[in-house]
Amino acid sequence: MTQYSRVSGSVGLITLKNPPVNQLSAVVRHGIVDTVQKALSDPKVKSVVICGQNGMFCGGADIKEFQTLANMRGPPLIPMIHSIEAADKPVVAAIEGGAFGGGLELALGCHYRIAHSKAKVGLPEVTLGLLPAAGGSQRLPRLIGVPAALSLITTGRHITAAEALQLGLVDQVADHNTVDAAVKFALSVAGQSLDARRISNFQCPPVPNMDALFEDVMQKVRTTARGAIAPIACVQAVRAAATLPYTQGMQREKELMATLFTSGQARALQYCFFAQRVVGRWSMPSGARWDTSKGRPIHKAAVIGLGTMGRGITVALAQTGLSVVAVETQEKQFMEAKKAVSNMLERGAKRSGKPLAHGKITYSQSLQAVADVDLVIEAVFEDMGLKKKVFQQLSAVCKPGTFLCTNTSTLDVDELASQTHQPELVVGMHFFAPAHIMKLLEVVYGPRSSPELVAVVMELGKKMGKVSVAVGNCRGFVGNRMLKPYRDQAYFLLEEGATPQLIDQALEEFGFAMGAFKVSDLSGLDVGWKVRKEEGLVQPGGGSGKSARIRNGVRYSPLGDLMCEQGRFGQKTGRGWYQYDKPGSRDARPDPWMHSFLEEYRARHGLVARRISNQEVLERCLYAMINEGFRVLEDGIAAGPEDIDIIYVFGYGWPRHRGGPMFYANMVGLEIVLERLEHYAQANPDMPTLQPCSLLRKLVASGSPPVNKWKEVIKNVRSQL
Ligand SMILES: CCCCCCCCCCCCC[C@H](O)CC(=O)SCCNC(=O)CCNC(=O)[C@H](O)C(C)(C)COP(=O)(O)OP(=O)(O)OC[C@H]1O[C@@H](n2cnc3c(N)ncnc32)[C@H](O)[C@@H]1OP(=O)(O)O
Ligand SMILES: NC(=O)c1ccc[n+]([C@@H]2O[C@H](COP(=O)([O-])OP(=O)(O)OC[C@H]3O[C@@H](n4cnc5c(N)ncnc54)[C@H](O)[C@@H]3O)[C@@H](O)[C@H]2O)c1
Repeated sequence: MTQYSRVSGSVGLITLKNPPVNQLSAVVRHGIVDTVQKALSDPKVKSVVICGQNGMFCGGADIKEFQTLANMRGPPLIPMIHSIEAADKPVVAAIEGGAFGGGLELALGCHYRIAHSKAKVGLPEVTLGLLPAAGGSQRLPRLIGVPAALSLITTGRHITAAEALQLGLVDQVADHNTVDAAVKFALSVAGQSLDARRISNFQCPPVPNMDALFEDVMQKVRTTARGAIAPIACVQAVRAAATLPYTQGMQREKELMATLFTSGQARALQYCFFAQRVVGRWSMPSGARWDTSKGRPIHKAAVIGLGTMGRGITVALAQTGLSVVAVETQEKQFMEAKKAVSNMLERGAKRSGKPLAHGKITYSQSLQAVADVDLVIEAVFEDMGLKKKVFQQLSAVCKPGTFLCTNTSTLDVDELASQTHQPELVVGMHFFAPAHIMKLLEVVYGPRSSPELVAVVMELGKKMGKVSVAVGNCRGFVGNRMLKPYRDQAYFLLEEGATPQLIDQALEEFGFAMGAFKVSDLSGLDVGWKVRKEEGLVQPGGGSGKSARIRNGVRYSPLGDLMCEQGRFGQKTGRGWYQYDKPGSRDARPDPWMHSFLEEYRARHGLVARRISNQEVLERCLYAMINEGFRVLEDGIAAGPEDIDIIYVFGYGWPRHRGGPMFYANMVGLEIVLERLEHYAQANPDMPTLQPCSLLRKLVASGSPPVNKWKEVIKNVRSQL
């Protein structure tokens, strides 16, 4: 909807009204067309202001309308914006809150733009698998120049009003009432010529060596896109703006959009947009929910253990403005941590332009220092005995009602809770390394965890800029539990004839930031080795005879154990699945040693190497992971497929343009995933993780409903358990 009124005698004021973000749904487009017409035909109106209600100009096209073309009735955006630009009375956009996508394109069709100092603007279509196709790709480069437009359009980043003013994207920044400022401005420009204000008439400012610039940008975009097509189309559209007359550029924009609009990538990215919001509306099996559970404020927090994770967590907490008590018992670590935290904070302040959060942190070598904090995050070694002791101490030292959280990546949160006087005040806060940078936070509730605590931690995650996902307690929670069968398949494929490079290449071509073996080298092979030793799975020399590759009746690959026996821990030792120039170096190169190592191993176990195709790598690794994802859903550990997908996109480098593992399964076709799992399970009866789980079978039997309908089938499956 839109509202129209005449203000200050001669200014037509059009207000967009469409909660939550004044998105340009069909009804709004109708309203704009009608009210613009009204203003232009009223002789008393000399100029026009367009603004949005509730402190938000416009969040762009209504993304929900994109689900089907049939939804897209109503006046199209492009002619609507053209008619505003062609108006013979000045039209001023009053931008409060933000102008994004189609919202900014609407503002670019206006003759002037005034933004509030706290407003942000951007063309984020690329993040939805699209390009700015209501003239944005053609008008923005004409207004602010090709390099700046490329930077905004290919990344989709939001910029501040100050940056927009500097770029010439807005004409004025207002500190107080933006609509009042825009009305005043509109009065002052009434009657003036608009010839120099219609951006579609502009030429792009000349760029020296244009071809080289576009080649360079295209090269960079291809590298970072990891197979996403929208960023490439964005470069092509801007190139059209730079090289073609406006009308032909618009035609090119339309053609490129037609390709993107119906693509699977656009569907996946738009699914991710909504999934990210769905996971914020968490629920627990007890029925407790985000909208009925209230947290309480946290003023002071503590971190126990200042190793890799504790340092990052301390920084993330301090950056929210909280007071933090940071505890480390080992002298050397204590001194190093202080320095490292201070460096990280300085770098963060430089990056964000925000003031340093140094003063908020106090360091201690004694647990007694946490007596008066509201919330503790434990990040000591992954050792159940040690963690139990720490939780007993915390329970004795902390004031009653203190929330106790653990950053364990695999251990039983409920077992830790049972060490305390108030087990309902214990949850897992599973951060990812580096904890001050990585966006994901798995919030792990146990059967006794209070909804109040989950609400507190979800809110704290948000303040730290994390995407928080509430999940149930089981070994590895959601992310690491699903990673295990994926990694196992990668090892089995090595035994059967693949190389680390072959497997990683297939996974990276699929879009993963790094293949399984590069990730393993980065995080350190010794981490998993230690866990497997504690579980009694490791045998010296990998074991011998038929049982060497079997543990607890299922297939086991001792390859990782053998690598560790040789001191090949990955990047930290300069040798792992790849070789590195020196310990700590990141440039992975294939190691000829690996060839003889694998040949010897296969000979010892009577294995004959065969050719492994990329298809087999993807199917075995990804479908094993997806199958475990169905088990996670069946067990009620994740509330829905969106939770799993967001965990994988934000925590495990899953390519966002493929929507997450469960969305991907839906795109491939559940019946195909089921058929391929059955095929591989039959060929490998010693790999139970390849046996299709009953929820997958049930979904296929229910006609493979789309991913947003799975919850209904899951509810039925759970009620039968
Ligand atoms: C053969 C076929 C040929 C077909 C050719 C078709 C041609 C079609 C021509 C189309 C022309 C293209 C026009 C344009 O270029 C395309 C676009 O504009 S795409 C949209 C671009 N905009 C965005 O990406 C902005 C998205 N929103 C945000 O980033 C944020 O919401 C915000 C605006 C910064 C506000 O952030 P917050 O305050 O944190 O709020 P939330 O994010 O939590 O959102 C609140 C609520 O609003 C919902 N929502 C937000 N934006 C939109 C939107 N644009 N459309 C619909 N709904 C939106 C969001 O989902 C939340 O609701 P909830 O999900 O929680 O219910
Ligand atoms: N490293 C990762 O990538 C990662 C990712 C997610 C979660 N985690 C989890 O985070 C936790 C910490 O892992 P890390 O990699 O930071 O370990 P780390 O070995 O780097 O650091 C652990 C720190 O805890 C300190 N410590 C031990 N006992 C202590 C005590 N009683 N009081 C105070 N400090 C004590 C140690 O001195 C050490 O500095 C583990 O549970 C791990 O599973 C690690």
